Amino acid sequence: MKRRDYICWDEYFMGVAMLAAKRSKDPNTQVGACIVSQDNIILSTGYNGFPVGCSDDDYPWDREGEQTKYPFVVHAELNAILNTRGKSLENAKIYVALFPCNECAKAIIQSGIREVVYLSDKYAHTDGTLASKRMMDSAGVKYRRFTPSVDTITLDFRVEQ
Ligand SMILES: Nc1ccn([C@H]2C[C@H](O)[C@@H](COP(=O)(O)O)O2)c(=O)n1
Ligand SMILES: [Zn+2]
Repeated sequence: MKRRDYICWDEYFMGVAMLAAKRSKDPNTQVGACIVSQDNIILSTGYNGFPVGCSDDDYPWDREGEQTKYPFVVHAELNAILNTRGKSLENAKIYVALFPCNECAKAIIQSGIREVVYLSDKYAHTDGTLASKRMMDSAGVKYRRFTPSVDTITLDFRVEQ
C-alpha cells in the first residue's frame, strides 16, 4: 500500500522556497522563492542576497543608519526570475516566503508568471505591498496564502551507512 503521509505539491514547493531562504545571509529577513511550471516542474529558485561579485562580508546588512542593505540586495523573487536566464515563465507559479514587493511584482507580471503563493504577508500595510496587490489585480496575477497541512517538515541527513 502507498504511503499516506507524503507532502502535497504546495508543501513541496514552499519547502523548496524555504530551503533556498536558508542560504540568505540577511540577519533579519531570509526570503526564498521557487518558480514552478504549469505542470509542476521546478524552473528556478532564488533567495535574497547581494549581486554576484558584491561580497556578503563587504556590503552592509544593516536596516538603518548611514549604509543599509536596501540599495544593494537582490530580492528572492527577482533572483529566481533572473536565474532562469531567460527561460519562458509563461503561466508559471512562484512560491515565496514573503509577499512580493512592488518591484518584484512588476518583474513577476512582466515575466508571465500567473500565480503567487506566499507564506508571510508581514509588510501587508506598506505602500509597496499595497502597490503590488493593485498591480497584480490589474494584471490578472492571482495570489493566495499558503495553507500547510502540517506545521513543520523535518529533514534528517542521518542515513544507514
Ligand atoms: N518580497 C521580498 C521582500 C523582501 N525581500 C528581502 C529584502 C531584504 O533582504 C529582506 C527584508 O529585510 P527587512 O526589511 O525585513 O529587514 O528581504 C525579498 O527578498 N523579497
Ligand atoms: Zn522585491
